[in-house]
Amino acid sequence: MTSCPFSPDSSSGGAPADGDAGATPESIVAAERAQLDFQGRMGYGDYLQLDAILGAQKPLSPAHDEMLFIVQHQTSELWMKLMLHELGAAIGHIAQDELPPAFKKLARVSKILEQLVHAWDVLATMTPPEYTAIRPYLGQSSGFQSYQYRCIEFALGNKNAAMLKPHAHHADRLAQVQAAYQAPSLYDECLRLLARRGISVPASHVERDWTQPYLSDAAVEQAWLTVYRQPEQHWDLYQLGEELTDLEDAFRLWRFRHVTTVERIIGFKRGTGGTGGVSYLRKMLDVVLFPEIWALRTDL
Ligand code: HEM
Ligand SMILES: N[C@@H](CC(=O)c1ccccc1NC=O)C(=O)O
Repeated sequence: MTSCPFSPDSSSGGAPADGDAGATPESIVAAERAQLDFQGRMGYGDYLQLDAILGAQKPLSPAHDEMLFIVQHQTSELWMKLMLHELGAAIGHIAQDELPPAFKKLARVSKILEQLVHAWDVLATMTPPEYTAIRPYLGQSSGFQSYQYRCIEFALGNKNAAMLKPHAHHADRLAQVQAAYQAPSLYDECLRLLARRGISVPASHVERDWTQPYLSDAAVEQAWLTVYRQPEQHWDLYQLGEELTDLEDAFRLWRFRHVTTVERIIGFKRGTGGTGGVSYLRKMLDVVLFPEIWALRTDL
Protein backbone atom coordinates (compact mmCIF):
# COMPACT_ATOMS: atom_id res chain seq x y z
CA MET A 1 0.00 0.00 0.00
CA THR A 2 1.39 3.45 -0.91
CA SER A 3 1.37 5.92 1.98
CA CYS A 4 -0.48 9.20 1.62
CA PRO A 5 1.87 12.17 2.16
CA PHE A 6 -0.86 14.04 4.05
CA SER A 7 -1.85 11.33 6.54
CA PRO A 8 0.19 11.51 9.75
CA ASP A 9 2.28 8.42 10.40
CA SER A 10 2.62 7.74 14.13
CA SER A 11 6.00 6.03 13.68
CA SER A 12 7.47 9.31 12.38
CA GLY A 13 6.33 11.20 15.47
CA GLY A 14 3.34 13.12 14.04
CA ALA A 15 0.23 13.94 16.07
CA PRO A 16 -2.40 11.20 16.51
CA ALA A 17 -4.80 11.18 13.53
CA ASP A 18 -8.06 13.10 13.83
CA GLY A 19 -10.54 11.12 15.86
CA ASP A 20 -7.79 8.91 17.30
CA ALA A 21 -9.42 7.45 20.37
CA GLY A 22 -7.62 8.48 23.51
CA ALA A 23 -5.94 11.62 22.09
CA THR A 24 -6.08 14.38 24.69
CA PRO A 25 -4.86 17.97 24.47
CA GLU A 26 -1.93 16.96 26.66
CA SER A 27 -1.06 13.88 24.63
CA ILE A 28 -1.16 15.93 21.43
CA VAL A 29 1.32 18.47 22.85
CA ALA A 30 3.56 15.64 24.07
CA ALA A 31 3.38 13.78 20.74
CA GLU A 32 4.24 16.96 18.83
CA ARG A 33 7.28 17.36 21.10
CA ALA A 34 6.54 21.07 21.63
CA GLN A 35 9.31 22.84 23.52
CA LEU A 36 7.89 23.54 26.98
CA ASP A 37 10.90 24.47 29.08
CA PHE A 38 12.11 28.04 28.57
CA GLN A 39 14.40 28.27 31.56
CA GLY A 40 17.48 30.00 30.11
CA ARG A 41 16.09 30.00 26.56
CA MET A 42 14.73 32.85 24.44
CA GLY A 43 10.99 32.40 23.91
CA TYR A 44 8.22 34.18 22.03
CA GLY A 45 7.64 36.96 24.56
CA ASP A 46 11.37 37.57 24.95
CA TYR A 47 12.04 37.83 21.22
CA LEU A 48 9.09 40.20 20.69
CA GLN A 49 9.78 42.31 23.81
CA LEU A 50 6.17 41.78 24.81
CA ASP A 51 6.68 42.98 28.37
CA ALA A 52 7.57 46.43 26.98
CA ILE A 53 4.79 46.45 24.35
CA LEU A 54 2.01 45.01 26.51
CA GLY A 55 3.06 47.14 29.47
CA ALA A 56 2.64 50.35 27.49
CA GLN A 57 -1.16 50.70 27.72
CA LYS A 58 -1.69 53.16 30.54
CA PRO A 59 -5.19 54.66 30.49
CA LEU A 60 -5.51 58.05 32.18
CA SER A 61 -9.30 57.95 32.61
CA PRO A 62 -11.60 55.43 34.30
CA ALA A 63 -13.39 54.91 30.93
CA HIS A 64 -13.61 51.32 29.60
CA ASP A 65 -13.10 52.48 25.99
CA GLU A 66 -9.77 54.18 26.55
CA MET A 67 -8.07 50.79 26.02
CA LEU A 68 -9.53 50.71 22.48
CA PHE A 69 -8.35 54.27 21.87
CA ILE A 70 -4.80 53.50 23.04
CA VAL A 71 -4.47 50.14 21.25
CA GLN A 72 -5.83 51.64 18.02
CA HIS A 73 -3.19 54.36 18.06
CA GLN A 74 -0.34 52.15 19.18
CA THR A 75 -1.03 49.55 16.48
CA SER A 76 -1.29 52.35 13.90
CA GLU A 77 2.11 53.64 15.03
CA LEU A 78 3.62 50.14 14.70
CA TRP A 79 2.29 49.85 11.15
CA MET A 80 3.63 53.36 10.45
CA LYS A 81 7.02 52.20 11.70
CA LEU A 82 6.97 49.39 9.15
CA MET A 83 5.75 51.79 6.44
CA LEU A 84 8.71 54.08 7.08
CA HIS A 85 11.08 51.11 7.01
CA GLU A 86 9.68 49.97 3.66
CA LEU A 87 9.35 53.47 2.17
CA GLY A 88 12.93 54.39 3.07
CA ALA A 89 14.20 51.18 1.48
CA ALA A 90 12.04 51.70 -1.64
CA ILE A 91 13.34 55.26 -2.09
CA GLY A 92 16.91 53.95 -1.73
CA HIS A 93 16.29 51.23 -4.34
CA ILE A 94 14.84 53.72 -6.83
CA ALA A 95 17.85 56.01 -6.35
CA GLN A 96 20.06 53.00 -7.18
CA ASP A 97 18.00 51.99 -10.27
CA GLU A 98 16.88 48.78 -8.52
CA LEU A 99 13.24 48.65 -9.49
CA PRO A 100 12.11 45.06 -8.75
CA PRO A 101 12.94 45.29 -5.00
CA ALA A 102 11.41 48.78 -4.89
CA PHE A 103 8.14 47.37 -6.32
CA LYS A 104 8.03 44.72 -3.62
CA LYS A 105 8.36 47.32 -0.89
CA LEU A 106 5.92 49.82 -2.39
CA ALA A 107 3.30 47.08 -2.76
CA ARG A 108 3.78 46.29 0.94
CA VAL A 109 3.29 49.97 1.87
CA SER A 110 -0.01 50.02 -0.06
CA LYS A 111 -1.19 46.86 1.71
CA ILE A 112 -0.32 48.34 5.12
CA LEU A 113 -2.35 51.43 4.22
CA GLU A 114 -5.29 49.25 3.15
CA GLN A 115 -5.11 47.50 6.52
CA LEU A 116 -5.09 50.88 8.29
CA VAL A 117 -8.15 51.90 6.24
CA HIS A 118 -10.04 48.87 7.61
CA ALA A 119 -8.77 49.54 11.13
CA TRP A 120 -11.08 52.59 11.27
CA ASP A 121 -14.02 50.14 11.52
CA VAL A 122 -12.84 49.09 14.97
CA LEU A 123 -12.52 52.66 16.25
CA ALA A 124 -15.90 53.58 14.74
CA THR A 125 -17.55 51.26 17.31
CA MET A 126 -16.81 54.03 19.83
CA THR A 127 -19.79 56.36 20.26
CA PRO A 128 -19.68 60.12 20.98
CA PRO A 129 -20.54 59.69 24.71
CA GLU A 130 -17.89 56.97 25.05
CA TYR A 131 -15.24 59.29 23.57
CA THR A 132 -16.48 62.28 25.59
CA ALA A 133 -15.52 60.32 28.71
CA ILE A 134 -11.92 60.08 27.48
CA ARG A 135 -11.37 63.37 25.68
CA PRO A 136 -10.80 65.65 28.73
CA TYR A 137 -7.84 63.43 29.69
CA LEU A 138 -6.07 63.95 26.33
CA GLY A 139 -5.09 67.56 27.02
CA GLN A 140 -3.68 69.13 23.86
CA SER A 141 -2.29 65.90 22.50
CA SER A 142 -3.37 64.95 18.98
CA GLY A 143 -2.40 62.78 16.03
CA PHE A 144 -1.22 66.05 14.50
CA GLN A 145 1.89 65.57 16.63
CA SER A 146 2.60 62.01 15.37
CA TYR A 147 6.24 62.24 14.30
CA GLN A 148 6.12 59.01 12.35
CA TYR A 149 3.05 60.22 10.45
CA ARG A 150 4.88 63.47 9.63
CA CYS A 151 7.90 61.50 8.38
CA ILE A 152 5.58 59.48 6.12
CA GLU A 153 3.97 62.66 4.74
CA PHE A 154 7.43 64.13 4.09
CA ALA A 155 8.72 60.93 2.47
CA LEU A 156 5.66 61.07 0.22
CA GLY A 157 6.45 64.68 -0.68
CA ASN A 158 3.93 66.69 1.38
CA LYS A 159 6.56 69.09 2.78
CA ASN A 160 5.56 71.81 5.25
CA ALA A 161 8.08 73.49 7.60
CA ALA A 162 5.36 74.33 10.16
CA MET A 163 4.93 70.62 10.87
CA LEU A 164 8.44 70.49 12.38
CA LYS A 165 7.49 72.81 15.25
CA PRO A 166 5.59 70.35 17.48
CA HIS A 167 8.84 68.33 17.67
CA ALA A 168 11.22 71.23 18.45
CA HIS A 169 11.33 70.31 22.17
CA HIS A 170 12.53 66.76 21.52
CA ALA A 171 15.96 66.55 19.84
CA ASP A 172 15.81 62.91 18.65
CA ARG A 173 12.35 63.18 17.13
CA LEU A 174 13.15 66.57 15.60
CA ALA A 175 16.25 65.09 13.94
CA GLN A 176 14.18 62.23 12.51
CA VAL A 177 11.45 64.52 11.13
CA GLN A 178 14.03 67.01 9.84
CA ALA A 179 15.90 64.27 7.97
CA ALA A 180 12.67 63.26 6.19
CA TYR A 181 11.92 66.95 5.50
CA GLN A 182 15.31 67.57 3.88
CA ALA A 183 15.55 64.38 1.83
CA PRO A 184 14.19 63.88 -1.69
CA SER A 185 10.74 62.30 -1.54
CA LEU A 186 9.65 59.08 -3.21
CA TYR A 187 8.25 61.08 -6.13
CA ASP A 188 11.41 63.23 -6.42
CA GLU A 189 13.45 60.02 -6.79
CA CYS A 190 11.01 58.69 -9.38
CA LEU A 191 11.42 61.83 -11.51
CA ARG A 192 15.21 61.61 -11.23
CA LEU A 193 14.95 58.01 -12.40
CA LEU A 194 12.88 59.05 -15.43
CA ALA A 195 15.58 61.60 -16.29
CA ARG A 196 18.34 58.96 -15.98
CA ARG A 197 16.35 56.79 -18.39
CA GLY A 198 16.59 59.52 -21.00
CA ILE A 199 13.03 60.82 -20.61
CA SER A 200 12.93 64.60 -20.66
CA VAL A 201 12.29 65.95 -17.13
CA PRO A 202 12.80 69.68 -16.38
CA ALA A 203 16.16 70.39 -14.66
CA SER A 204 14.19 72.16 -11.89
CA HIS A 205 12.74 68.75 -10.95
CA VAL A 206 15.98 66.77 -11.10
CA GLU A 207 17.88 69.02 -8.70
CA ARG A 208 16.02 71.34 -6.37
CA ASP A 209 15.55 72.38 -2.75
CA TRP A 210 13.88 69.19 -1.47
CA THR A 211 12.34 71.00 1.49
CA GLN A 212 10.01 72.89 -0.85
CA PRO A 213 6.53 71.51 -1.56
CA TYR A 214 6.34 69.78 -4.92
CA LEU A 215 4.76 71.90 -7.65
CA SER A 216 3.10 70.10 -10.53
CA ASP A 217 4.53 70.78 -13.97
CA ALA A 218 3.17 70.20 -17.47
CA ALA A 219 6.57 68.94 -18.67
CA VAL A 220 6.59 66.27 -15.95
CA GLU A 221 3.16 65.15 -17.10
CA GLN A 222 4.61 64.85 -20.62
CA ALA A 223 7.42 62.69 -19.20
CA TRP A 224 4.93 60.28 -17.61
CA LEU A 225 2.81 60.35 -20.79
CA THR A 226 5.85 59.10 -22.72
CA VAL A 227 5.84 56.09 -20.40
CA TYR A 228 2.08 55.51 -20.39
CA ARG A 229 1.69 55.89 -24.18
CA GLN A 230 4.25 53.16 -24.87
CA PRO A 231 4.21 50.88 -21.85
CA GLU A 232 6.00 48.05 -23.68
CA GLN A 233 9.05 50.33 -24.14
CA HIS A 234 9.13 51.47 -20.52
CA TRP A 235 7.56 48.50 -18.76
CA ASP A 236 9.18 49.00 -15.34
CA LEU A 237 8.52 52.77 -15.29
CA TYR A 238 4.91 52.03 -16.22
CA GLN A 239 4.69 49.60 -13.30
CA LEU A 240 6.28 52.24 -11.07
CA GLY A 241 3.60 54.76 -12.10
CA GLU A 242 0.86 52.27 -11.24
CA GLU A 243 2.43 51.47 -7.86
CA LEU A 244 2.47 55.20 -7.07
CA THR A 245 -1.20 55.29 -8.05
CA ASP A 246 -2.02 52.36 -5.72
CA LEU A 247 -0.17 54.05 -2.88
CA GLU A 248 -1.84 57.44 -3.21
CA ASP A 249 -5.23 55.81 -3.73
CA ALA A 250 -4.85 53.89 -0.44
CA PHE A 251 -3.57 56.99 1.38
CA ARG A 252 -6.58 59.01 0.20
CA LEU A 253 -8.89 56.34 1.55
CA TRP A 254 -7.12 56.48 4.92
CA ARG A 255 -7.52 60.27 5.08
CA PHE A 256 -11.17 59.96 4.09
CA ARG A 257 -11.98 57.37 6.76
CA HIS A 258 -10.19 59.58 9.32
CA VAL A 259 -12.47 62.54 8.53
CA THR A 260 -15.67 60.48 8.52
CA THR A 261 -14.75 58.67 11.74
CA VAL A 262 -13.85 61.97 13.41
CA GLU A 263 -17.13 63.55 12.25
CA ARG A 264 -19.20 60.67 13.61
CA ILE A 265 -17.39 60.81 16.97
CA ILE A 266 -16.82 64.55 17.65
CA GLY A 267 -18.89 66.28 14.96
CA PHE A 268 -17.51 69.76 14.27
CA LYS A 269 -15.77 70.39 17.61
CA ARG A 270 -12.30 71.95 17.43
CA GLY A 271 -9.44 69.46 17.61
CA THR A 272 -7.36 68.99 20.76
CA GLY A 273 -4.37 69.83 18.55
CA GLY A 274 -5.80 73.32 17.99
CA THR A 275 -7.12 73.04 14.44
CA GLY A 276 -10.76 73.44 13.38
CA GLY A 277 -11.06 69.63 13.47
CA VAL A 278 -13.10 68.20 10.58
CA SER A 279 -12.59 71.44 8.60
CA TYR A 280 -8.78 70.95 8.80
CA LEU A 281 -8.96 67.25 7.94
CA ARG A 282 -11.18 68.02 4.93
CA LYS A 283 -8.54 70.45 3.63
CA MET A 284 -6.01 67.63 3.83
CA LEU A 285 -8.22 65.60 1.45
CA ASP A 286 -7.19 68.05 -1.28
CA VAL A 287 -3.48 67.20 -0.98
CA VAL A 288 -2.24 65.49 -4.15
CA LEU A 289 1.07 63.69 -3.70
CA PHE A 290 1.84 62.61 -7.26
CA PRO A 291 -0.13 65.16 -9.32
CA GLU A 292 1.01 64.28 -12.84
CA ILE A 293 0.29 60.59 -12.27
CA TRP A 294 -3.38 61.58 -11.89
CA ALA A 295 -3.45 64.38 -14.49
CA LEU A 296 -2.12 62.17 -17.27
CA ARG A 297 -5.24 59.99 -17.17
CA THR A 298 -7.31 62.79 -18.67
CA ASP A 299 -4.89 63.04 -21.59
CA LEU A 300 -4.59 59.35 -22.45
C1 HEM B 1 -11.62 59.34 18.26
C2 HEM B 1 -10.73 59.22 17.31
C3 HEM B 1 -10.05 60.39 16.65
C4 HEM B 1 -10.41 61.70 16.64
C5 HEM B 1 -11.62 62.37 17.30
C6 HEM B 1 -9.40 62.39 15.88
C7 HEM B 1 -9.41 63.74 15.64
C8 HEM B 1 -8.44 64.42 14.96
C9 HEM B 1 -8.44 65.84 14.71
C10 HEM B 1 -9.55 66.77 15.14
C11 HEM B 1 -7.31 66.14 14.06
C12 HEM B 1 -6.85 67.54 13.62
C13 HEM B 1 -5.77 68.04 14.52
C14 HEM B 1 -6.31 68.56 15.82
O1 HEM B 1 -6.65 69.74 15.88
O2 HEM B 1 -6.37 67.78 16.79
C15 HEM B 1 -6.58 64.93 13.89
C16 HEM B 1 -5.36 64.83 13.27
C17 HEM B 1 -4.68 63.66 13.10
N1 HEM B 1 -5.05 62.42 13.56
FE1 HEM B 1 -6.77 61.94 14.44
N2 HEM B 1 -8.48 61.50 15.43
C18 HEM B 1 -8.83 60.26 15.89
C19 HEM B 1 -8.16 59.09 15.68
C20 HEM B 1 -6.96 58.97 15.05
C21 HEM B 1 -6.26 57.73 14.84
C22 HEM B 1 -6.72 56.34 15.25
C23 HEM B 1 -5.10 58.04 14.21
C24 HEM B 1 -4.07 57.06 13.82
C25 HEM B 1 -2.82 57.18 14.16
C26 HEM B 1 -5.08 59.46 14.01
C27 HEM B 1 -4.07 60.18 13.43
C28 HEM B 1 -4.10 61.52 13.19
C29 HEM B 1 -3.07 62.21 12.44
C30 HEM B 1 -1.83 61.57 11.84
C31 HEM B 1 -3.45 63.54 12.38
C32 HEM B 1 -2.72 64.66 11.64
C33 HEM B 1 -3.31 64.73 10.22
C34 HEM B 1 -2.69 65.78 9.35
O3 HEM B 1 -2.00 66.68 9.83
O4 HEM B 1 -2.94 65.72 8.14
N3 HEM B 1 -6.24 60.00 14.52
N4 HEM B 1 -7.30 63.88 14.43
N1 LIG C 1 -7.54 65.36 18.04
C1 LIG C 1 -8.46 64.53 18.80
C2 LIG C 1 -7.70 63.82 19.89
C3 LIG C 1 -7.09 62.65 19.31
O1 LIG C 1 -7.65 62.09 18.45
C4 LIG C 1 -5.85 62.10 19.84
C5 LIG C 1 -5.39 62.50 21.08
C6 LIG C 1 -4.25 61.89 21.59
C7 LIG C 1 -3.59 60.94 20.87
C8 LIG C 1 -4.07 60.59 19.61
C9 LIG C 1 -5.19 61.18 19.09
N2 LIG C 1 -5.63 60.79 17.86
C10 LIG C 1 -5.65 61.44 16.68
O2 LIG C 1 -5.67 62.63 16.46
C11 LIG C 1 -9.62 65.34 19.32
O3 LIG C 1 -9.72 66.52 19.01
O4 LIG C 1 -10.45 64.77 20.02
